Amino acid sequence: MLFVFTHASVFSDRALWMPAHSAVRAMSSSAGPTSPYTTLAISHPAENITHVELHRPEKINAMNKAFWREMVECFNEISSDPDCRVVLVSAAGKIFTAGVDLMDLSGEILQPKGDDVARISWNLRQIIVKFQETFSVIEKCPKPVVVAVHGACIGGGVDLITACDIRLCSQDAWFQVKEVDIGLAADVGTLQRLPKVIGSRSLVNELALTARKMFADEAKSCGLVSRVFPDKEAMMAAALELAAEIAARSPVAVQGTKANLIYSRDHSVDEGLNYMATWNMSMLQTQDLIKSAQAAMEKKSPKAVTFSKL
Ligand SMILES: CC/C=C\C=C\CC(=O)SCCNC(=O)CCNC(=O)[C@H](O)C(C)(C)COP(=O)(O)OP(=O)(O)OC[C@H]1O[C@@H](n2cnc3c(N)ncnc32)[C@H](O)[C@@H]1OP(=O)(O)O
Repeated sequence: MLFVFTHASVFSDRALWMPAHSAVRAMSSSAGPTSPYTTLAISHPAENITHVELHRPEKINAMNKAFWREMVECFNEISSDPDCRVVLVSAAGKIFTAGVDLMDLSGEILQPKGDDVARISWNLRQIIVKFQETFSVIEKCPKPVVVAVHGACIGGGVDLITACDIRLCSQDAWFQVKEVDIGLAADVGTLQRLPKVIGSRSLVNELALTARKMFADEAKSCGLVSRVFPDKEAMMAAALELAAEIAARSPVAVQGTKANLIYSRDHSVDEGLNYMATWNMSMLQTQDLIKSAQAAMEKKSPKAVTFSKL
């Protein structure tokens, strides 16, 4: 395991026997970020589950320079961690996130360096691409990412959650594509991913062009989230259960499913089928298929099967 643990390592051992509700209480960490991060707390609430908690509550999880860098480091680490099969993202404090740290914007974004327009533009482009990577790493992560939102999810928060695979929220959640209010077109994923998440282009356009707040019930009815819970505690308990369901299944099957769902979202049915056939010509040779099929024949749960690490 590559993370340096503080409270998390104790937690992770205990989680194997802890009842779900105790694990959830422990997940709502009041402890600070986990080394080497200053804006993220990492823990392992149950076997094969990594919990990434946005953890800058005093600034209501505004995304500062460290955050943009740490998310990339964190998800790169998770991507190659064979002990992680599913990721749960949530936030500490009173809301999910206030979006980009507006104090930080005054630096490299508002005063980009360069000797002339071409060079300034080139530098700015590279900065934007780097910002985009902060959420693209979530989508590129081979393990499914479940996100649990409470309170406000503003600006960069919407960019973040649209890169996740499953979105849950509590009844007090609200979502705001806030960028037009601060004088910019959203540039780190919302305009590209939100239309693929929500069926109605008209609704996407309305949200992005007016920055109006969307509350939990509308978020559920339009498909931005799949479930709404009465409060954060209930949401985290359900999120952990959901993550455990995914973690119990063959990592070959789960990761193949994520990769092909994302590929097919961006390609024609024919291209998707072609990619799938090429994917499964190797993946069907896994032992996981034999073990899982045998368990199914014996009417056993996939949870009864032990899968090798991936
Ligand atoms: C290349 C660009 C990449 C990405 C771009 C993304 C675009 C965006 O994210 S646009 C969205 C920007 N965010 C906002 O406009 C939200 C601003 N904040 C608020 O409107 C409010 O804080 C609130 C979220 C409605 C919550 O209000 P309240 O509960 O009253 O808390 P506050 O007292 O206002 O905040 C507590 C504390 O946090 C600081 N803070 C809040 N938001 C930000 C922020 N976005 N950036 C930096 N700091 C923020 C606030 O100043 C307070 O700090 P104190 O030190 O306690 O005063």
